[in-house]
Formats: sequence, C-alpha cells, structure tokens
Amino acid sequence: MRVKICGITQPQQSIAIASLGATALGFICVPNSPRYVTTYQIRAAVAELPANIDTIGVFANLSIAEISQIVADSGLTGVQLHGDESPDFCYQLRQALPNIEIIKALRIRSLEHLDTADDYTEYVDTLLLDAYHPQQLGGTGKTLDWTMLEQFNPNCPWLLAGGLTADNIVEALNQVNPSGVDLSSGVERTPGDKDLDKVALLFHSLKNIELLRS
Ligand SMILES: O=C(O)c1ccccc1NCC(=O)[C@H](O)[C@H](O)COP(=O)(O)O
Repeated sequence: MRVKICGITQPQQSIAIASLGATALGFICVPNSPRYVTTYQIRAAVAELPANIDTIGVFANLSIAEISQIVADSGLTGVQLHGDESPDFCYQLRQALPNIEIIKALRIRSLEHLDTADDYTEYVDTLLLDAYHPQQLGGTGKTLDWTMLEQFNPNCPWLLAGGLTADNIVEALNQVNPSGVDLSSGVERTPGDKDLDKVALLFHSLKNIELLRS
C-alpha cells in the first residue's frame, strides 16, 4: 500500500521516515501553513532521498507557471493540488508537466460533493480525499466520515487522508479500500516536526493489517 507522510520540514526526518516505510513524502508549498517549506529546503531534502521515494509538492490555488517553476527548481516527482483547482486546471497542468504525478485533493463536505471526484479522474493520476475544515485547507487532524467512502471506487488510484493515526488506521482500512493513505498531524509532535515513534507505530499497525489480510 502507498503511504504518504506529508508536511515534512526537516531533511533528516525525510530520510528516517522513508527508511521506516513511507513510499511518498509531501512538502507544503502553501505560504500560510506552519509546515511551509521553501524550494531550497525541498531541494535539500529531495537530494538525499532514494530515487524510489515519491516527492510531492502540495499547492493551493497557485498558477501553472508558479507550480512549474517550483517543480523545476526543487526536483519534485509530483504535485498535490489542495485548493479549488478545476478539472480544466488539472488538464492544463498535465500539458505543462507531462511527466509529473498530479494528485487532486478534494476536501469532502457531503456525499453529493464526493460525486465531483468523477470530473477529475480523466485529468489526474491520483485523487486524495481529505476532511473539510472551514478555516484550514489541510493538516487539520479532522477525520472524514468513512461510511461515506465505503462504496467509493473511482477510475483512478486514490489516497485516504484526514486525521489518520496509528490508532485509527486499522478501523479506517476496515471500512474503506483506498490505494494508499496520507498522514500529517497524526504523526507529529508539533506542526512540521514529525514524531518518528508515531511514524514507527503507524507502520507497525499497517504491517498487522497486511498480515491479517494475507
Ligand atoms: O498540512 C498543511 O499544513 C497543509 C496546508 C495547506 C494545504 C494542505 C496541507 N496539507 C495537506 C496534506 O496532504 C495533509 O497530509 C492532509 O491534509 C491530512 O492532514 P492530517 O489530517 O493532519 O493528517
């Protein structure tokens, strides 16, 4: 299963988290986030990581030119669009960055809102479903109503996000069947400072799920 740990701010933590089992790391390029990192910081972190780790920049409502510049300068392998980007924006971004993974995050408010996912699957590689918070775009620690997602089966891979922790990941994955999971505040001491013990506990829980399923 794909496991993305998001909101990395320290290069040495990215290496440790990758060694513990993460397949993707997320870097927040949203200036008002407490987890914001500069292009220079991302490049330093990416340079030290093994090539098989996906490195994802998280953006909200930036222009295609701004995203493309950050991707080119930092060596990211993917972008996560966490704002109000339309399907057409995703299509345009795909033309500009044909070899970069595009993840569209949807902050789900209701079952009707979930239907908008279908509008994106043609233009993105992956969807990410996050919890809705009226003031914050992401990293909120709020969980989604997993019962809404029991039948969710889009035409592309998808990641479950929103308030996941080592303690609730088993319950979440018993209810829904995503291609992967994304965590941030649930494996942190403070915003941007990951707690490696919590990350280790998370992979322990995920291993138990795999053992139960095999
Ligand atoms: O994490 C942030 O500070 C953030 C700020 C602005 C846009 C997106 C942001 N995070 C996006 C993520 O992918 C988080 O991992 C996701 O929201 C889940 O966070 P959490 O509920 O804390 O696990």
